[in-house]
Amino acid sequence: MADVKICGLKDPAHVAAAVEAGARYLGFVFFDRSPRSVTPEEAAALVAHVPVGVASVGLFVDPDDELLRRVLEVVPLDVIQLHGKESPDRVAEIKALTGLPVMKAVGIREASDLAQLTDYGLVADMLLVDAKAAEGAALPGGNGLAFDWQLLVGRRFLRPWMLAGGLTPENVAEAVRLTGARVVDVSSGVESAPGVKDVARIGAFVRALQN
Ligand SMILES: O=C(O)c1ccccc1NCC(=O)[C@H](O)[C@H](O)COP(=O)(O)O
Repeated sequence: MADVKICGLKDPAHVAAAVEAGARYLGFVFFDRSPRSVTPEEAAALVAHVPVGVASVGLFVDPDDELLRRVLEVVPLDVIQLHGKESPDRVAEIKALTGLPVMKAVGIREASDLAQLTDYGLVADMLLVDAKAAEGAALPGGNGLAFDWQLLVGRRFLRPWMLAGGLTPENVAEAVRLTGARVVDVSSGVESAPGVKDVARIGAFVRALQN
């Protein structure tokens, strides 16, 4: 079964539901403009309930050093997820600054976008293969937008990778079958409204991968 990351958690009950369902990665968003955004203090309280063996991932969008320091002072994150326009050099810098594994999100819409996975694979520890947000979208991710999974058929990457973008309990099994993803990441597909996770959909998402 593919491992699961549930992203954009804000509520202790949803952290518990994700852990109970079997998620191996939990994502906490540090981006003010997101409906899923948490403060460092809120995230610290949530991460306190995360058991050993489940990784806490901090999601940032073009963070400056000050934000990274402020969050890491209070939140014991295991992985940094970069979801902005960070260059490969900036990814390497953040890895050195934080001492943590860094996962770089790369937005895919067409075949030519795949080249970036090679560029970032040289510096990041993990890759998040996500849908490219529409021009002018308010958020660079978490939009419930899928891309053409056929683009990944037969591809290999330099680093471990997660598949993201528009995954739902209804389509995730097919996405894994086509792409061979070993880890899948979901946010809006397990919500009842933007920023509001749904316990039943979290359970259904994980169960969909068990059949
Ligand atoms: O979730 C957000 O609000 C968000 C804000 C800014 C950058 C990224 C964001 N989310 C990324 C994710 O939650 C996922 O890693 C990925 O994009 C999948 O999201 P979804 O299509 O909603 O499942």
